[in-house]
Order: sequence, then structure tokens, then C-alpha cells
Amino acid sequence: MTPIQQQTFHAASSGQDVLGRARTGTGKTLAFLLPALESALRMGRVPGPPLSPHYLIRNNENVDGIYDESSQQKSITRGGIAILIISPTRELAMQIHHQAQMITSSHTNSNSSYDSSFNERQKHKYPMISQVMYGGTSRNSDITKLETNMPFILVATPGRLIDHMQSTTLRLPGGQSIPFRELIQNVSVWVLDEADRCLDMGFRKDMEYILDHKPKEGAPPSSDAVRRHAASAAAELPPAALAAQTLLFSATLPDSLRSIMASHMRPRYLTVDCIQDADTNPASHAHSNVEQRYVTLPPPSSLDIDIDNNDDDHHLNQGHYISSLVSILEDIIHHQNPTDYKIIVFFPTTSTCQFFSHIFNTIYRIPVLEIHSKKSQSNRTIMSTKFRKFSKGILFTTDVSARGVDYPNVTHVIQYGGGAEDKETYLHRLGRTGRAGKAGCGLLVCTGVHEERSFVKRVLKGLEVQHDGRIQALLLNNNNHDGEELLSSEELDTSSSSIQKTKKNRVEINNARLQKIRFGIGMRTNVVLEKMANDAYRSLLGYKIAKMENLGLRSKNEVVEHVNSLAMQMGYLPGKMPTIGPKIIQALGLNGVRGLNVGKEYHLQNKDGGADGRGHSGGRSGERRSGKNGGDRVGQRDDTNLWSKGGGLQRHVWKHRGKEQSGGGGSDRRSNFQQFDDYRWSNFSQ
Ligand SMILES: Nc1ncnc2c1ncn2[C@@H]1O[C@H](COP(=O)(O)OP(=O)(O)OP(=O)(O)O)[C@@H](O)[C@H]1O
Repeated sequence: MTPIQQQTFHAASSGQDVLGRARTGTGKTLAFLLPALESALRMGRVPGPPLSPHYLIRNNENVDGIYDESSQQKSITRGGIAILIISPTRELAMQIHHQAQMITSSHTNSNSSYDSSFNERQKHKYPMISQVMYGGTSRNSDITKLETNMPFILVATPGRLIDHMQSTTLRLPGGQSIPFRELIQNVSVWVLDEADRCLDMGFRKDMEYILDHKPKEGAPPSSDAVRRHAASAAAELPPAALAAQTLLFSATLPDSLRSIMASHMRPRYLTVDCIQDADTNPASHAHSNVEQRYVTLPPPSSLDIDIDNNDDDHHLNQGHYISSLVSILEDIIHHQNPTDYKIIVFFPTTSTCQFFSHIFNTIYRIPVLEIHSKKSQSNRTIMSTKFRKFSKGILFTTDVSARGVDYPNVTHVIQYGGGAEDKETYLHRLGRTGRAGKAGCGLLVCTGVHEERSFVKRVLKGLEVQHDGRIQALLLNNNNHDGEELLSSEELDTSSSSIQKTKKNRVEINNARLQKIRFGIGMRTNVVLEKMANDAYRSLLGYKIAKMENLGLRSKNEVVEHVNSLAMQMGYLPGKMPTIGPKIIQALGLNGVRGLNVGKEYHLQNKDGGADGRGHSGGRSGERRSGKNGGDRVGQRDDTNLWSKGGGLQRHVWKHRGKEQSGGGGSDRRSNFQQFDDYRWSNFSQ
């Protein structure tokens, strides 16, 4: 047993309220699941529907049981949901449910040790089962399951739970109708996993509504056997101990929430803290077997792209915001962990996650899985199952995966530009690696020195987060368009001409891909990409404003300047940021802030109408495809976009490519792209 399990099992299975804190990945799920089951059985709960007509909620004088007509005896066999487990995220709810299923499927369902009068008919008729419900799935399917197979354990996210509590009435076998809310009022063991998240501001109102239904006076077991058990196991408890039991677990318990948590527990609850010194010594909060590193994105050396300026020496925006992640992932995969890598990359917002996923999957051809709230629930479930099963792979995600989710053997967690939430979020994300005693690595990537100064040095103060000089050097070297420095020292030590050629190709291709992104977004030639970039820009703006203190941004002007800089690295042209509607400006308190493109939000269906005055015509895409200079030269359909605009940029790029061609020593541009894609796919595929 793990320490948290050792220290909570007895008390929790005896019916005592427990508040448990232990590091991520140390077995908290079993620490509440097994005792919850034990405790519920001790309270006399049995599987099956709450039998009518003496359903205890409706019949107060019969509050401790139901009348089982078939056996003609008063029994303590209380059907209905015995255990309710609340999880802040869908993926975590699913995971807990799967563990509960494993436990209940092997349960003999023989609780005769608790009550010799246990009803034989019921014992065989109703298996002990777990049900999960969360948003994004069919409500009706939840109801059908509840009606046909009443669960002993219900795992739910707060939103869906409230939804049913407010509107669902079940028709149970035998024709009896019971409001779902009453089943919840009859739950014996209440579990809040990731308790601090459940009770923080985001969920608090919902949780208060739900917890208001927790029985203040529980249902005391009526049989002698149960009384005996309860008395021996919980001899120290006050009479109120027979009310519903509450188990709260998390890896983090911020001071600000402790009194709120305490208010939901019975007075003599047990606190089990496996990281007691974390309050005075923050370093102990993280596992010693997880290496914590950080780097900071280099500032872009030049952000001005003048599409009308045919200037050979004109530098294009270096795009570190995108290319740095490519470099980091390549470095991990090829040089640190070529055969055995499983990497999770956290993004600060759903839209940035979507944007980066699209770029990696379609432009860089680095296959990544994607889990965030804009994906359908069925897709999220498929991706989550895949990533769990894969022996190696990359997952791009958001904080929907930050807490509790147990993907086996994750080697690296990257927090990409937005460890800015708070220390708790940082720790929970980091906790997706180094689980169950395994080793792991965490890399926090700051998007600027302000973030490094404020978030790493101040918010994470005390945690052992070290600067990673090697990866930092790698990112700085990406500045160089000759690109020699993109390569590992091992490669640089080799003078083989084939390696030199590969180097050149890689750099060229990398640059070409950045160009492709820039033109797709900046010149609005790729509708899908542009929409994602627009969304990412707006979401970053909102996020960074909400977190500006942690990020070290001192004013809203600074926020806008910073987000605009990232946007230009994403491919936007200077002064051509996505439009932000007046309502959003108002909501974000950005009135009068410089650098914003205030106006009607740009909708892509209006694209050809030139909503932003750039005068794009409806015929352009056709021109692009048939353009004389198009795919013939570049050999890639999408790259024909580069050639349609005319003017300086076209010529500039052409010259740039001309150099590449001669330098790369090949006239077949397509084959270089293709070779590189093959190389990527073979090296990155799972
Ligand atoms: N007693 C045990 N011995 C060995 N492995 C265990 C034990 N208990 C749990 N595990 C395994 O440890 C892993 C982490 O467990 P779990 O997901 O419950 O961690 P957690 O503490 O809830 O993490 P988090 O704080 O991230 O939610 C799981 O794969 C689980 O199967």
C-alpha cells in the first residue's frame, strides 16, 4: 500500500470523514475507492434500486431501511446510489469509473458479514455496479442506465450531476417514480476527488448546490450486526458520525480553501497529510524523481515583414513561438529518448492547443493527439484511450488533463507558454509524469522574460525548477537561418557531407513551413488555419489579462504588446491583428489600449468580401491554384499560395527559395519536402 492508503484506509472504511493530501500519482484513487465501498457496506447499503413503497426519503419513520415485501422482514437493505464520487473533469471521472468497475466486478457482493439478514433475492439479482455521467454525452442514456441498472457507485462531473438533480425523475422497475435528487439525498459516502479544484471559485457554486443535498443526519444502520460493526470500528466518533460520510482528496490544498473544506466535513474529521512539510518547504510538493526545468522563448529578432519591400536582406519573423516547440520535441525524441517517449504538452487555452495541434498534424506532419474542450466527448474519449494504450506518443492538451488523469509511463510534461495559472496547476500538470514511483521530466516554457521573472522566480519559489541551459541554447540557435545550430553537437562533430546536406534540408524545410504558416495566416490564404489563429489570439489575450500578475505583465498595454508579439510569431503581419469586437474590448477592460484592432470580429465566411479592407477577392483561390508560378516550382499545392500575391513578398520568397535550391543542391523541391515528411512520420509515428 502507498502511504496515503496506509494512513486513510482504517478511518475511511470505518465511516470517518477524511481529508487526504498526497503527491500526484501516489494512489489516492484507491485510497478513497476501497474504503468508500467498505464503509457503504458497513452502513448497510446493498446494490439495487431503492425498493418502493417504503423508500426511506419518503417515509421518515422508516428512515433506516426499507420494507422488503418478498422476505416479509424489515431489513437494512437500502438500495439506490450508495457512493457518489465527484470529479472536476470528464477524463478523470471516466478513469475513476473504470477503476471502480474493476473493483466492483470482482466483488462477491456477499455482505453477510455486515448483516445476516441480507436478502438473498436481492443479493443475486443486483450486481454491484458503477456508473459514470458527465457532460457531452446523452442525458437519456444516463437515465436509462439508472433506471435499468441502479448503480452502487456513481461517478459524475458537477455540471451533469446538477442537470439531473434539477430535472430528472426516474421510473424504476415496478412503476415507481423517484426524482434523481432524492437518490442523491440518500447517498451514504460522498467523495470529492481533486477537492480543492471542486471547491475553488470555478466550481464552488455548483458544489454548494450539490453539497446542500448531503444528508446532515445520515441513515443509521438498524441491524444489530451493523451497529456492532459501526460501534467497534468508529468507537471514537460522535453520534453525528452516522450521517453521510465525506472523503476529500487532493495533491494540493491551498490555505484559502481549507476552511471551506472543513465546513463540509463533520467536526472530528481526520486529516491525513502525506506532504506535511509542503507548506513550509514547497520543494517537497513535487516528487524528487521528477526533474523540473524551465526555458524562456528567445525574443524574436525581427518582426517586421514588409510584403511590398523587395529586399533580399529583409529578415522574416523568426516564429519562435512555433518553431521552439518543434525543436524541443525533436530534441526529446531524437536525442534524449528515441525509443521510449510519451510526452504531454499543456497549452494555456483551448484555442492555442487547437492551433498548435493543427500546425503539427497538417504542416509539420508530426502526429499529435489532441484533447481539449472544443473536441466532442466521443473524440476526447477515443484520444484518451489511445494515449493511455500507446507505448509512445505526443498529446497536446489543456487543463482538462491536468488533474488526476493517469496515463501510464509519461516521460515528459511540457507546459508551453502558460505555467501561469498558479502553483497548484503547475504541480498537477507536472504530476502527469513520475507516477507510481517512476521517473519523469517536466519542462516549463516561458513566453518571455517577464514570465520567467514572475512565474518561475516568484510563484514557483521554493520548488526546485532549474534553468535548462542546453535546451535554452538550442532555442537561441534557432535564430540562425543558416540553421547549423539546429543540429545536435553529435551531428556538428561529423563532417560527413550527407549530414551537412540533411542539415541544410531540415533547416530549409523548417523555414519553408514557417513561411507557409505565415502566409496562411498573415496573408489569409488558409481559411482553417487563419480561423484557428484568430481564436488563439483572442484566447491568449483573455488568458493573459486574467493572469497578468502571475505573468509579470504590469499593464494591459504590456499584455497587448506581448500577445501581439506572439501573434506575429504565429504569422500575423504587423498592425494586422485579428479584430476584437467592442463588447470583448469592454469585457476585458481594454478600452483605449494601444495595438488592438478594434472592429467587428472577422468572420471567415466574410473573408472574400474583405471585411478588414484588404480587398481579397472571391476569385483568388482559383487564381492561386492555376497560378503560373504555382505548384510547378514548389511542387506543393499549398505552397502555391505563396506565389499568387505578386509584389515584393513573392519575389522575396522566390529568391529565398532560389538560394535554398542551390544551397540544398536539389532541383526537386517536392522530393525534399517529401523526404522530410517521410522522415518525420517514421520517427514520430506511434
Ligand atoms: N498500492 C499501490 N501499489 C502500486 N501501484 C498503485 C497502488 N495504488 C495505486 N497504484 C497505481 O499508481 C498510479 C497512480 O494512482 P492514482 O491515479 O490513484 O494517483 P493519484 O494520487 O490519484 O494521482 P493524482 O494526484 O494525479 O490524481 C495508478 O496507475 C495506480 O494504479
